[in-house]
Amino acid sequence: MNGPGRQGLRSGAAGVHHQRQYSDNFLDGSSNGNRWLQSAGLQHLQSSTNQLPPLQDYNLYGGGGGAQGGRMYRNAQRSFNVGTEYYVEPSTPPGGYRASMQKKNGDDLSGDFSPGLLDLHSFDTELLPPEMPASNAYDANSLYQPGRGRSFDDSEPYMLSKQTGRARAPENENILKSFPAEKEKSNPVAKIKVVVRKRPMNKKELAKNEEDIIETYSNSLTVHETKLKVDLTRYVEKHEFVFDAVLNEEVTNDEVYRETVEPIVPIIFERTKATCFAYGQTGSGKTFTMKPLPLKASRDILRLMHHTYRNQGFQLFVSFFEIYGGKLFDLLNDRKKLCMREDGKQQVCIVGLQEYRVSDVENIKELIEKGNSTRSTGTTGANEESSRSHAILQLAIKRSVDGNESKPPRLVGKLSFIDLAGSERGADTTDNDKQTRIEGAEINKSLLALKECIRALDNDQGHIPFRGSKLTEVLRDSFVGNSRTVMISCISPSTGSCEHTLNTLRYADRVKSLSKGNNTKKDAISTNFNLKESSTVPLSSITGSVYEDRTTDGWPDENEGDDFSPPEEYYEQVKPSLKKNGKMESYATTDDKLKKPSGLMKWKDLPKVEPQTTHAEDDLNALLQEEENLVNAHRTQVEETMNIVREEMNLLVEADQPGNQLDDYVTRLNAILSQKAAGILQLQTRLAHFQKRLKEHNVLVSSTTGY
Ligand SMILES: Nc1ncnc2c1ncn2[C@@H]1O[C@H](COP(=O)(O)OP(=O)(O)OP(=O)(O)O)[C@@H](O)[C@H]1O
Repeated sequence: MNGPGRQGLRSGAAGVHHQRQYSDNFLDGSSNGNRWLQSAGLQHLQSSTNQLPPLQDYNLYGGGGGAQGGRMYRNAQRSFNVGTEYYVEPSTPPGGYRASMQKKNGDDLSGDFSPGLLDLHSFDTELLPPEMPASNAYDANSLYQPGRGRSFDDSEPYMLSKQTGRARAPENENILKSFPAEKEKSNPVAKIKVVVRKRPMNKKELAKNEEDIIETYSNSLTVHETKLKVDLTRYVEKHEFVFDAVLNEEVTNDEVYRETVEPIVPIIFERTKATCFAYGQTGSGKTFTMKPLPLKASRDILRLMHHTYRNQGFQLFVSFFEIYGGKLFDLLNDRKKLCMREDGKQQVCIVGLQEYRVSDVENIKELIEKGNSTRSTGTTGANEESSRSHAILQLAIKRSVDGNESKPPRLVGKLSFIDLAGSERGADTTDNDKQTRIEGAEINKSLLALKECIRALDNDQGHIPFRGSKLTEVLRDSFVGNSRTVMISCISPSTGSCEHTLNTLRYADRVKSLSKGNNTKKDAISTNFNLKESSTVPLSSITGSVYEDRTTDGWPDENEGDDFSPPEEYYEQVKPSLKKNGKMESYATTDDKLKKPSGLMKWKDLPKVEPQTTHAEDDLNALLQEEENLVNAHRTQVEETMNIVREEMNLLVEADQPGNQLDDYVTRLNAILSQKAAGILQLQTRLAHFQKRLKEHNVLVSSTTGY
């Protein structure tokens, strides 16, 4: 792809990239979807799986970004210019609750803030009884006008002040105006919001002449993926996605806050648990994005406490912990190991986690910096600087029962900020030691579990599969009751990150658009379009002004033909294996009506079209259900296989003694793994088949709706 002409046509910052300078070192984000096979000693199967058509985001292979180095808020030093003049609160410690929050001398945080100890017997995980009103009405003017004059300085010297990716809210539009009491009662804030943030190209990418392949619109984006045909001709495949919001590289952190967290701050006072998390590959900007959010939220929470909810006994508490290798560590208490327990009411308690009552933003900033410096770090093959842990910072609003401050306060609402580990952890599986691989597997597991929980939550499913990982277990109380979730998917713009970017977008897409509880027209469009996703154009046409929003909807050659038609090389290699195991399945031929139409798709016209998709939606639901089943089966297979590998590795180590029949173990391991791998390949084949049907389905939708 030849960048200049094309970039010049894009929304966002064409031409701006080259002037931005910020220090950064990214490694190439290439990943190999089959590396786990290598690590399992199944290289012989790799060549065949490599030939599979691309499977959409199961996050089972891709993996890994590393996760070390200063993570959340590692740039905090440069960022915060926080006014504290509004937040000076007299310390009102409840009896028996060490809660003096006034800053004393020195840096000893334990002296500055009094931690509360969360344990099984605490009241903290209980909500206030419903009869206890949190407030009357918001007083918008009294709260915001004095405070708005001073804002955070995000210290983004390389960011433009203008914001083209999103319409900037008028200055006087603020959380209070957005949430008058009446509105708030009807819960105007979406239960789940998925936002994508594209970061600017970095120095290294520019130096390597990499191209910006992400084209952004107001709530949609297109990824231009360069691919090679079998005859080595290059072509560009376009992947289009629609989300709740797409923030381009020029959007500031202030704007990110306004788009994501600001709307949910007021409802935290109304017994809501909200979670905001950043997802994306290493180096995509998760930390950069998450870093300022808790401080900005704290500022707004404290404003509300000191104005709208003045003298109503609300208190703000901060805790900060990390999940590293499936274990919990308190980042505000010298990385003390923590235990998670459930009490009799199935409330999750983190035993020993210290939380600090805070009354001004400076205190919070210090706590965050302390927590950040304590975060675990390590070296990975993907990125030396990336974090290998999930960091969870929680802002809890509590209130004394009956206004009696001698009693421990009870939880009213909570806002959790999660800086997830890099999503592409598969990159670690061949480069590092066993420990690193296990960590990567744990991270992949938790990311999958998180997605499943959010989807279950959005579908109002009775059962939330929070036990899927430590991460979802500790977030359990954020998944029940009145909850809100904001997902910020961070993506890198460059060619080298294309595969990870697509994985991230597909993960985000599944979180949002597979949600049956969200079956609005917009989502129907989003779903159809997201899953349709790809269209191709020959590379030769991507020059200068040819780079427009109009393209043919032809599929790549290898997708032509009846039913599932993987590339010949792949098929030849896989077929014997499947036959050998007697598991080869025959698939029904594609319905005639699902023939792809010829003609042109016009991307820009899409949102205006009223789709008539009654039958198509039924079909789509069935397809989606099928996909969900396949993904679950696929995940189980891979997890089982990985468990077998781990167990067998241990056995091998034990067996490696004089006189033992090591060969027998190896043979047995090979047999088991081959069997498992065959099962996985079979599932992959079915998934590829499913994908094709889904594409055809979407072609049908576009033909019936005329775009
Ligand atoms: N929107 C942005 N504007 C300007 N610079 C950015 C932006 N997003 C990220 N960066 C820069 O890119 C680099 C990597 O970002 P960051 O550390 O946030 O990535 P990450 O996703 O948290 O990575 P990891 O998972 O490895 O910790 C940093 O130097 C950061 O300052």
